Amino acid sequence: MNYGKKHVNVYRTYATPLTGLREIPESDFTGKPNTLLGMEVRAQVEGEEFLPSFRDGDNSKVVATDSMKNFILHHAGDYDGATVEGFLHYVGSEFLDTYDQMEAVRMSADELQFDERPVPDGEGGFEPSELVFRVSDNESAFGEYYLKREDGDVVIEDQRSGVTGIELVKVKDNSFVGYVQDEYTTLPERENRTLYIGLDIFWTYDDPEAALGEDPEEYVPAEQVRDIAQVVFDEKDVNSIQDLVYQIGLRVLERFPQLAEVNFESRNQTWLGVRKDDLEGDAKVLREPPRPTGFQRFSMDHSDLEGGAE
Ligand SMILES: O=c1[nH]c(=O)c2[nH]c(=O)[nH]c2[nH]1
Repeated sequence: MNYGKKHVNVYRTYATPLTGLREIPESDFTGKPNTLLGMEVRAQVEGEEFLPSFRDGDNSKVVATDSMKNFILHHAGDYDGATVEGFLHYVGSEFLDTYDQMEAVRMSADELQFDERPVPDGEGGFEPSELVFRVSDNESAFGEYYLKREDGDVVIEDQRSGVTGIELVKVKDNSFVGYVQDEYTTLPERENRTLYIGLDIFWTYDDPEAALGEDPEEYVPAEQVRDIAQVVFDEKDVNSIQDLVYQIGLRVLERFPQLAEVNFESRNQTWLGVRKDDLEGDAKVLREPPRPTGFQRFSMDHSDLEGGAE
């Protein structure tokens, strides 16, 4: 039994900058000013005291989901941290502290991304505008905290971070060969395909408090995980999306020993070849694939590193 509010879009300007992150070789992301922090938040609350609202039509303990929306918006003004996860933990804890009838809350959010835009710096170069941002529909950070009240204190039951909606195309140096050939097989083996993947990556920490970002050295930013995915895709000549996802997972675990687990959900959006043989070199003409869509899901932890890390 639970209820809540989703699609609570909240925009906070001049939030605390995210700084002090650990640098990794695959990424030039070292922090962000958080001049404009956008989130699409979801709040889900649980508690035995909500049973009468379902069973008897008794709303005396019901916090209206409209009020939850207002609560989330209000607290965005008081949040003094720098991460999506930190905000979720803060608002979730405030819910539990404010409403006794809430026994647990599951707070999650997708970051609404805004890109920096270069403007002339007055010395012949460019610098990021401090005022103007581009609305982005690229990949975005995801965060989730599941919090409970235990003996009057808020405790973390579960935590998850992620980056969702990554879409990458590699024009060549991908194969898909060696799969089962039987009476159902019509797909030709391809030594060199143009591979287009959709990818969501999720991770958990050994210490779920590390996701708050209060110790930036221990925080894993979505931007760095995204960058690892594209670098590994660039570097590796893979034989399938399965192979690619595994290689990305190894690199993520290698770079971030503070993580407990990495999860992948990938989609095959590979275009179909229309012209190739009469074009020069590696040139091709391609088109969108029809439905249905292939997908892969995979979880990894540090025990996977023992076999294969480079
Ligand atoms: O990377 C891939 N993995 C598969 O399992 C698969 N199956 C398929 O038809 N194409 C692909 N590509």
